[in-house]
Amino acid sequence: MKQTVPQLMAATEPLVMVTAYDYPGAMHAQQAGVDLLLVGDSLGNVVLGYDSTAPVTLDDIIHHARAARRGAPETFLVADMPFGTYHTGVTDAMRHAVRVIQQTGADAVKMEGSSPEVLEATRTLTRNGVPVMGHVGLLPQTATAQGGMKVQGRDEAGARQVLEAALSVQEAGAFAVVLEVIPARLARVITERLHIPTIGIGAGPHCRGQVLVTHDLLGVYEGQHKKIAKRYAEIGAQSVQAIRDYAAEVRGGTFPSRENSFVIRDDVLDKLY
Ligand SMILES: Nc1nc(=O)c2c([nH]1)NC[C@@H]1CN(c3ccc(C(=O)N[C@@H](CCC(=O)O)C(=O)O)cc3)CN21
Ligand SMILES: CC(C)C(=O)C(=O)O
Ligand SMILES: [Mg+2]
Repeated sequence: MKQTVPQLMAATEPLVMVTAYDYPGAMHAQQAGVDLLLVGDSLGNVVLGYDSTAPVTLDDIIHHARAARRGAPETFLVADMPFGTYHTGVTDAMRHAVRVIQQTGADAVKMEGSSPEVLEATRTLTRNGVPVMGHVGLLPQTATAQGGMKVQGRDEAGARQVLEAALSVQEAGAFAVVLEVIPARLARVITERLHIPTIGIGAGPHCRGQVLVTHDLLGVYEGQHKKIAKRYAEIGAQSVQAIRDYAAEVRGGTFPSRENSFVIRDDVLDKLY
C-alpha cells in the first residue's frame, strides 16, 4: 500500500528514498521496499549525459516520471521541478506542478531553495493540495551562484543560512525537506529544530531519512561523489562484461544456439525447393 503524506511525516523509522527515472528502475526500488522515489533532475547527469541539471526540462521530468510511475504504482513518488519552472510567479509554478501531477501520477513535487519566489510557490502549491518537498543546503540547479558544488553551511553565517532556509521552507508548508551536502552536526541541529522529516544526502546520519542517486549506489554512473555515495554494486562493470560476452558469442558463432532458435517441419521446408 502506498504511504500517505501524514504517514511519512509521522514515521519513526528512517525514511529510505532513491531516485528512479524509468520503469525497471522504479520497479526494482519498489520491490526493494523503499519509502519514497524521486524522479530527480539528476536525470540530466546520470541518464541524459549533460554536465549539469540546468538543461532538464519539464517535459523531460514528465516523460521519465510517467515511466517510473508505471514501474512503481504503490510507492510514494516525488518529482523534481526543473530549473526555471517555479521562479516566474506562483501562477506558473502552480500550472507546472499541476502538469506534473496530472500527467505523471506523481504524489508530490520538490523545489530547491528558500528565495521569496520559492517560498511563495511552496505556499500556493501546498494550500491547493500539491504536497511539496523542500530542498536546502547545496542546490545543484544554482550551484554556480553558490560558488560551485561545495559543502554548504560550514561557517557560522552559512550554517545559520541553511537552518533559516529549512525553517522557512517548513513554515511555507513543505511536508519534508532534503538537506544536501552539509556538515553532519548541522543536519542534526536542523533535524532537532524541525517537525517535518529531514532527508539527507551527504548530510550525515542524524536526518530522519536518506536519499541517494540510484545510478551512484549501483555503480552505473562514473562521475559520482565518492565521499557521499557508497557503491553497493558494480552494475556498470557487469553491463560491460555481459555485452562483451554476447559480442564474443555472436562473433564465435555460439549464440544464438539451438535452444534460442525456432523449428519448422521438414515437409513444410521441402515445399520451398
Ligand atoms: N550523480 C550525482 N550524485 C550526487 O550525489 C550529486 C550529483 N550527481 N550532482 C549534484 C550533487 C553535488 N554533490 C556533491 C557531493 C559532494 C561534494 C563534496 O564533497 N564537496 C567537497 C569538495 C570535493 C572535491 O572538490 O572533490 C567540498 O569540500 O566542498 C560536493 C557535491 C552530490 N550531488
Ligand atoms: C539528489 C536528490 C536530492 C536530487 O535532487 C536529484 O536526484 O535530482
Ligand atoms: Mg534534484
